Amino acid sequence: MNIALIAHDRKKKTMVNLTTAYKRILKSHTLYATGTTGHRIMEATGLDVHCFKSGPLGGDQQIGALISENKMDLIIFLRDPLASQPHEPDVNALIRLSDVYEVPLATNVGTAEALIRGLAAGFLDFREIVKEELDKPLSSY
Ligand SMILES: O=C(CO)COP(=O)(O)O
Repeated sequence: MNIALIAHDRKKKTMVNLTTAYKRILKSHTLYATGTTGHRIMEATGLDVHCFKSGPLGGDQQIGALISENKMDLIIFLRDPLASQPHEPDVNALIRLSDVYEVPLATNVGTAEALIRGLAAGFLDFREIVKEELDKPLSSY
């Protein structure tokens, strides 16, 4: 599965703790992240992470583009609900696209933990069915 990991600045430590705790599960998946988050995770865990640009410089949009191609299976986006972001429209667009493509999305560590455990238990296998549906040509709807 392809997993996107994103954390705003005040949530980066939480992301590092989460990915450290679940390293054993995460290492058998393909990991993507916005720039700073990805580098922090790699540094702390040794996991292999494909890093896009930093969020404010377009990283959220790069991940959004993969969601729109239905190439993301799980998004962990630890947002900071107490700080406004200069790239708020990009943040909202990414979350909206996750709903368009029915991609499980966690915006806090409680949900993130449940989703990662669910992933390990096979609860995200429905993604394969959704992928087949969405790959159908528009004319078949
Ligand atoms: O701003 C972000 C997501 O909106 C995160 O970007 P960084 O991982 O580059 O800090």
